[in-house]
Order: sequence, then C-alpha cells, then structure tokens
Amino acid sequence: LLNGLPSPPFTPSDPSSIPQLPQTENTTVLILGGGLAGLSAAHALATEYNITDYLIVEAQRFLGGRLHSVPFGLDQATGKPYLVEAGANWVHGVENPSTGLVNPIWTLVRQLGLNATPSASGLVPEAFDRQGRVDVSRVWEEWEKAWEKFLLLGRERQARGDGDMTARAGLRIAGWTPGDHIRRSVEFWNFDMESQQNPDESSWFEIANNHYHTYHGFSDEEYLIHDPRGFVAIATEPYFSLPAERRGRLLLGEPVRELHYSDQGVEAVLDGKRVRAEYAICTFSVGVLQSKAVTFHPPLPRWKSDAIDGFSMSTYTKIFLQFSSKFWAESEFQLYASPRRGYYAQFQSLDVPGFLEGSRILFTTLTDEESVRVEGMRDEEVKQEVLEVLREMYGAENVSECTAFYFHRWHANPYTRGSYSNWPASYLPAAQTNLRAALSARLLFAGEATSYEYLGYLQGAWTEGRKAAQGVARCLLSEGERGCLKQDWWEQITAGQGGGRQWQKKEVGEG
Ligand SMILES: Cc1cc2nc3c(=O)[nH]c(=O)nc-3n(C[C@H](O)[C@H](O)[C@H](O)COP(=O)(O)OP(=O)(O)OC[C@H]3O[C@@H](n4cnc5c(N)ncnc54)[C@H](O)[C@@H]3O)c2cc1C
Repeated sequence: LLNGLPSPPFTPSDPSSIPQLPQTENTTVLILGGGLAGLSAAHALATEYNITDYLIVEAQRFLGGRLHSVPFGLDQATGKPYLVEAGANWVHGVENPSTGLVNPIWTLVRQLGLNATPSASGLVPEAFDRQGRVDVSRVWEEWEKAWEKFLLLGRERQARGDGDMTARAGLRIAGWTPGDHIRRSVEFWNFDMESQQNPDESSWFEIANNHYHTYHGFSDEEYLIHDPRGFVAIATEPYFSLPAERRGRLLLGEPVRELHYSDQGVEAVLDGKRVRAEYAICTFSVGVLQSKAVTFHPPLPRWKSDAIDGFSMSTYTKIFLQFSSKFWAESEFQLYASPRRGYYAQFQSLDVPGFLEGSRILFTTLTDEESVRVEGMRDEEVKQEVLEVLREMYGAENVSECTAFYFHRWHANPYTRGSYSNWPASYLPAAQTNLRAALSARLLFAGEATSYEYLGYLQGAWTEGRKAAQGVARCLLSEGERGCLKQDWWEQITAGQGGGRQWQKKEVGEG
C-alpha cells in the first residue's frame, strides 16, 4: 500500500475478512485511527466501562500507526526475514523506585514478555569524521554539563513565570556554543535525535518539561525492543486478546474524508459510506490534521485551527541496511561528524550481543529537513549516499555488499505526515490545551501530541487514548449530562502579553 512496503505481519491475510459497512452505520463511540491511542481507548472502553458498541476506522490496511514493525532482510539461520521497527523502537524511561511510578509502555512490554535490551544511546559513541576516527569524549562532557544546566534553568525560569525562549537560547545561556562540526554533531545526537528538530526550532521550557516527566518521572533508562512479534504488539495484543464481543467493529483501509460534528453527535464520511456516532475520539496526528486531508463541518473554530497549525510535526527516519558481512565497530552506536549538520550523524548496529546478533543489520537515522530531502529521492540514490559515508568511516575496501535496504517515508505518508510532534518556542501551554479540547463536547482529540507530560512518546499516546475513553464513558454513563465532559479550552490566547489573565477560559460543553 505505502510505496510498495512489505505487508506487516499483522495485516489480515484475507481481505474479505474485513467487514463491509452498509451505506450508513450507527455506533455509540467512533474511534478514528487504529494506532496506540485509538487501540488503548478501545481497550479501556471495553474493559473499564463495559462499553462495547464502538467502531474503529483506520485508513491503512493494518493497525499500529506509528508503531510499524516491518519484515526486513534475511535471517540465514531461519531462512526468514528479520523484523525491524520503522517507527517507535524504544521505551524511554521505565520505572522510578522512589515514587513507584512505572511507564505504562514498560508495563505492557513486561506483560507481553517482549525482548528488550538496554540501549547505550547516552554513552560516548565511537566517532569518525572525514579524517578518520576522532575522540569526542571531552566535547561530550561539555555537552552534558550544559544540558543539565539547560534543564535546571528551564524549569526554574518557568516556575518563576519568565517567558519561554528557543532551546538554542537556553543552551547558550547554559554555556553551550557549538562552534565546530564535532560540537554540532554531538548536539545533533543529543538534541535532535530526541526532538527531531534543532534547538532553534524548539521550546526551551517545554523540552525541559518533557524531558523531566519521562526521564525523572520514570527513569533515564532506555530499552530497545527487538521482538519477532514486533513492538506493535503493545497496541494490537491487548485489543485482540479481548473476547470477540468486546472488540467492537473494526474497519481497515478506510480513510475518513470528512467529519461533521454538533452537540448531537459526530458523523464521519468515508469513501461512499457514513458512520454516525454519539461520540468520536480523533487520534489523527497533528501532521494529518495540518494537511487538511480531513474536512471539518462546521469549519474548525479559530482557537482549534490555530492550536493545530501552530504546533510542529517533524520527521525521524531510520534507514536500514543489511550487509553480506559485518565490517563495522563492535559497539552499538557510531557517530559520523559531517560538516553538514545531521548528515547521517548516527549509526546503530543491531548486530551486537543482546540485540539481533549475527544479523549484519545497521541503521542510520536522519531528522527534519534531511528526512524530507531523502524522501524525495529514489531508494538507490539514498543507499549510495549512506554507502559513501560508511566507506569514509571504515575504508572503501572494507564495506561489504549491501543485501537489503529499506526506509519508511513518514512525511509523505498521508496518514502520518511526519513522525511525532515537537513543541515550538512560540507555542503557549494554553494552545496545547486547545489542541486537546473536544468540539461540541462530542468530538474528542487524543494522541501523542495532546499529552502535556509525554508529548511525542508512546506513553503519551497510550495515556491520552485512555483519558479520552474515560471522558466519553463519563458522559455515556451519566446519560449525557451537561458538563459531563471535563475538558478546558481557551477562547482567546494573547501571546506575550503577560500570561493567562487575559485568556478567556471555557469549559467544553459551554455555548
Ligand atoms: C520513526 C519513529 C520513531 C519513533 N520512536 C519512538 C520511540 O522510540 N519511543 C517512543 O516512545 N515513541 C516513538 N515514536 C513516537 C510514537 O510512535 C508515537 O508517539 C505513537 O505511536 C503515536 O500514536 P498515536 O495513536 O497518537 O498516533 P498514530 O500511531 O499516528 O495513530 C493514528 C492512526 O490514525 C490513522 N489515520 C490517519 N489519518 C486517517 C484518516 N483520514 N482516516 C482514518 N485513519 C487515519 C493512521 O493511519 C494511524 O494508524 C516514534 C515515531 C516514529 C514515526
């Protein structure tokens, strides 16, 4: 379906098993999107509120959204492909023994027994530039000192009520001024590889908050998932383990084109079909909403469209290569310091003990403009670029034959339009409240981008899906009492005028 991608293993093998709807279908709760937020909402409705009359509409012919496990290359031992994660791959932050707080994604990983190995992304990597090997340990230390100060000052200043600035300004204030290609690469590795955008494009305060909630709230550990069932299992297995009568109805391969909302309910227009619901939970990414591929009726109020258009959605691209023999370093990570910032700066080997040992698989990661650039190129051209860099790093004579090559075009994919959201410096917390707020108290919004604490992460998508289910359930179980949906929104946001006193706060359900 998508650029000739191999079908993920969870695609129903028999397309006739996908139920066909009559012209108009009615349901109580319509779940728009079958990614982690949509499936966690479905699971919560069925298990916690005993609501089973729901329908999930998913545009792609498989579930999982940005959890996307893809067969790749060949495992010579089994004669079958490996499974690699083109989308989310890590559990960021696991558990905090002093508070007892556990990342819900970590709980799911453990319940399902998925293979998870601690990843060394925070340690000084082996590094190369055009002249050969370089030692980045001193620069790394400089970065770590500045980064700690950046986080601390960011949260202190926010608590004092100071105005936000770009993360670039925050880093400078913390003493970080990257004047050469080594420093720029170390910065890219530690900043952009998390936020997918550079410090000039990102908010100081919200990057500090986001980091705090995940890496202090849970822990600073990161686990890479590499399991033959795919990381997508955290979304699909809880849903498919429900008894059939609790699984609602599922419609795959059906893009929503229009959404009509009023205080009576929501109607989704698909190709040749309509679905009417009392409530709907929209989990489409900010990128999809920004693309205007879905038309809203009535048109979105300004407070909502500004909240969508003002946010950032960027792209993070993992490019996988399998070789006939392993020629690279033994360590998990290698840094390439190009004069061009972010140009194949990070390589990660899956062929290391504890991961896919013996696989001869390596991947490199691009972000933002570099991602969009390669999405516009042919696979062969991109492959040649990566091979050229590897030849510089390891010597042309050592680079073996590349036997498999793959990357997903997240920006071009009309159902994702990027990888995950990022908080721009000019965007106020009140605007994110609006991103999340329901329309007409009937059409709710949920997904990684609507999470204040865990924006961008799987834990954000999971918790937001469940909260939306809770909001809908509260209304259904109280028979639609006015004010049953507890969500705030701000009618008018005046940036830079000294804060909230000038904003008019409203509650969803008010006229
Ligand atoms: C490359 C990459 C790497 C990442 N790495 C990590 C990581 O290591 N750790 C981590 O925690 N997070 C990571 N993330 C982020 C994480 O994947 C997301 O936060 C999470 O999966 C988002 O889930 P969601 O349900 O909010 O959105 P989605 O997964 O996007 O779900 C929305 C669903 O809506 C569907 N849809 C869109 N438009 C329509 C339409 N018009 N009609 C019907 N259906 C539609 C989509 O197909 C999709 O299935 C990564 C993401 C990417 C892409």
